[in-house]
Amino acid sequence: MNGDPTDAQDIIPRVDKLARSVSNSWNSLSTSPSLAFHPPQLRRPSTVTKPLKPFETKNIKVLLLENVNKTGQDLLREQGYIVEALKTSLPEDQLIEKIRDVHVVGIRSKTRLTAKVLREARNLIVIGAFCIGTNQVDLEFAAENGITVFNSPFSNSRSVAELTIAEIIMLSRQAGDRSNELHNGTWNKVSAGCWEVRGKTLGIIGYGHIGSQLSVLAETMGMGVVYYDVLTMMAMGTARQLPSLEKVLAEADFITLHVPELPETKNMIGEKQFSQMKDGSYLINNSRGTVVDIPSLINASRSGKLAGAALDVYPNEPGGNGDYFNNDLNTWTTDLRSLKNIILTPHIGGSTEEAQSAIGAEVGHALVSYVNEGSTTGAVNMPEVSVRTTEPNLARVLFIHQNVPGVLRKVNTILADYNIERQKSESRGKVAYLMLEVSGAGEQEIATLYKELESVQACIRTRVLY
Ligand SMILES: NC(=O)C1=CN([C@@H]2O[C@H](COP(=O)(O)OP(=O)(O)OC[C@H]3O[C@@H](n4cnc5c(N)ncnc54)[C@H](O)[C@@H]3O)[C@@H](O)[C@H]2O)C=CC1
Ligand SMILES: O=C(O)C(=O)COP(=O)(O)O
Repeated sequence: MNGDPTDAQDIIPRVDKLARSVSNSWNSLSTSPSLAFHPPQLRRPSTVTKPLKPFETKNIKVLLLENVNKTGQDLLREQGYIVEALKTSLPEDQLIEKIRDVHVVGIRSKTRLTAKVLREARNLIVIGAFCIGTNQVDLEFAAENGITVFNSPFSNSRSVAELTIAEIIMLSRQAGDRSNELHNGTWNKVSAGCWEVRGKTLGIIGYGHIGSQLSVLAETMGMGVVYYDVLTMMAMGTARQLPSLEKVLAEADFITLHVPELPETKNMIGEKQFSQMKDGSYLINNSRGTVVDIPSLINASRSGKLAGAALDVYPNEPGGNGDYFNNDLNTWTTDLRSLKNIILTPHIGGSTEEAQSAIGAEVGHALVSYVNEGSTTGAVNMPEVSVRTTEPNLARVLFIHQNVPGVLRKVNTILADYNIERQKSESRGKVAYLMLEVSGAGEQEIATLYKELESVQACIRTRVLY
């Protein structure tokens, strides 16, 4: 939940209501006249590379926002899905209008899929976050309404680590300012306050995929590395994990942040933390804009406590390229832009050809395999379930339900007369996912089965593929 205290209280009735309407939309999709009956030869082939029925792929509507890479777009188009791809994110009112109609939505870090937006997304079954962070999606609300979310957990980690290395050197040499001056026609050759990075200490906050990769790169340049993480993480090379944020701030010449956006990481670096840093140290934030309190950073820069900073992310970011970065977005923007030795980049940490294409492939494949087969392998908010089919002519039941006692008994009663070939079930928090395959069921039986499963009280969403 995104901090809305009322969400938890009324979730069950709302889930039920939304479940009904969403299931109905799939029901109408799966029983529309042209799709109702498939002659045997058109039934699901023995390999799962082709989509399972009952839907026609050309009925699957996909909305991609924020310039999702072509590799990802092509994968979805190759399936025959109807894909609309926009280069920017959308303001909330326009997003709500668009999202009502689609089964699949693809976003990056900007688009906020809040409970308010998702409540309107009556047909939506899956979200692809074509990035690492998933803080922009209300994951819990999505799961409790049967909407699966996928991301790409490390395809752009190297790109972020490389940008961070570049920034460490650029800041240390004040190279951003020198470049700006020369762009403006001023020659200003200085060595005062410019340093080599060799022998300096890098402090990494959040030693996950990006932090640990960065650790290796920094050591190869002769830097010492200390880090802080809430978990005990294996040290790369000769890096040392320190027991507190404070200890890392006190020891490092450069601090770089690689934590997710969480309530605990909001304003993690503020007035107090700047005062704990060494005089003349540097701060890099390529994680999320909420992690640093910017007014405190502005004070630390003006007082000389900070020798420089690099920021790639901001609490409020423009919706698309060409949009202005000004005080309409964040009240302190003008002050920030006026500071010395502050590198400002427009959230490009993961923006390389390599990363975007790898993300497109990874998330694109995950979306296709969820839509066509129901597989939740790699999902960030759903229990992970997949089954591998070898025989043709099986019906696959996908049943997302509230994780409450007695549901499997009810489902098994409904299935009592079918031959169940395989069955898998997993739960995660309030939601459980059951996937099973039955043999020998004809069209009419499948339609009846679908209706009976849908009428189970705890059903959030069901699909039957055959
Ligand atoms: N600027 C950009 O374009 C990009 C930004 N990012 C951001 O970077 C973040 C980190 O990415 P990864 O390294 O892939 O994530 P990760 O999940 O692999 O690592 C994050 C680490 O932070 C630690 N952590 C969590 N809360 C903490 C706390 N309060 N104090 C200290 N450590 C804490 C976790 O234990 C974990 O080890 C992402 O969540 C995303 O927001 C990611 C990719 C691109
Ligand atoms: O992967 C992430 O979490 C990022 O922040 C990168 O976001 P983007 O895909 O560039 O909007």
